[in-house]
Amino acid sequence: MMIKEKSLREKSIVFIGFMGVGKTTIGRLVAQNLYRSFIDIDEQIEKKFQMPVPDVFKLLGEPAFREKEKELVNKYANQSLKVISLGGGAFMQEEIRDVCLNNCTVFYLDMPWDSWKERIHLLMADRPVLQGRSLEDIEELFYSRQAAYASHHSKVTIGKDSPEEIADYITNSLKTAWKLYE
Ligand SMILES: Nc1ncnc2c1ncn2[C@@H]1O[C@H](COP(=O)(O)OP(=O)(O)O)[C@@H](O)[C@H]1O
Ligand SMILES: O=C(O)C1=C[C@@H](OP(=O)(O)O)[C@@H](O)[C@H](O)C1
Ligand SMILES: [Mg+2]
Repeated sequence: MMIKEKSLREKSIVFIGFMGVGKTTIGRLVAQNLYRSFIDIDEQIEKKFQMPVPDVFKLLGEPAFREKEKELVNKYANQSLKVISLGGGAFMQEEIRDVCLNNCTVFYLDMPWDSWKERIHLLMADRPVLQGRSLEDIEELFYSRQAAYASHHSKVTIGKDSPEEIADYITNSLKTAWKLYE
């Protein structure tokens, strides 16, 4: 039996990048722009465990969170025509990187450390990975994850633009790529 390879236009789009760069906010807007369903993996984990992410970490532990994260990314990255936002730690798992890079268009939302640290106050309350860490520790974590994010298909550097402006830019660049390559 011949298995037809997915066209670029059919592939799901996956957003990766460090906590707080805007994967959830921008992913949702890109999905609206493209009339696609939006899947936020953290939201799916919360639904499965019936509790918010910080409680999953506290009550079930990070390994249980990571296992469910892997299971759900495997499920959705194998589907077409979705927009999927991962959590910032997901790409540290090789199996997640492989399934996304082999089946989807992976967009890296990149942000320089100096801009990112201005956003930290928005994140502390519901990002368990940041809690109890000094700014120096967080900076080390930020840089230690860059190697995993280096595996992607497309990158946008996040500056001062609004989520809507960034989402429109991404939507237009996707549409241009679809026209160019098909
Ligand atoms: N382009 C942006 N400009 C200003 N604030 C933003 C932007 N994108 C996201 N935010 C804010 O930053 C925080 C983290 O955004 P979120 O989408 O949850 O990021 P992630 O999913 O990458 O962790 C939220 O409070 C969101 O409103
Ligand atoms: O970077 C991480 O390890 C995490 C990032 C979070 O998602 P966002 O990147 O959407 O904040 C969430 O998955 C969890 O708190 C762990
Ligand atoms: Mg998110």
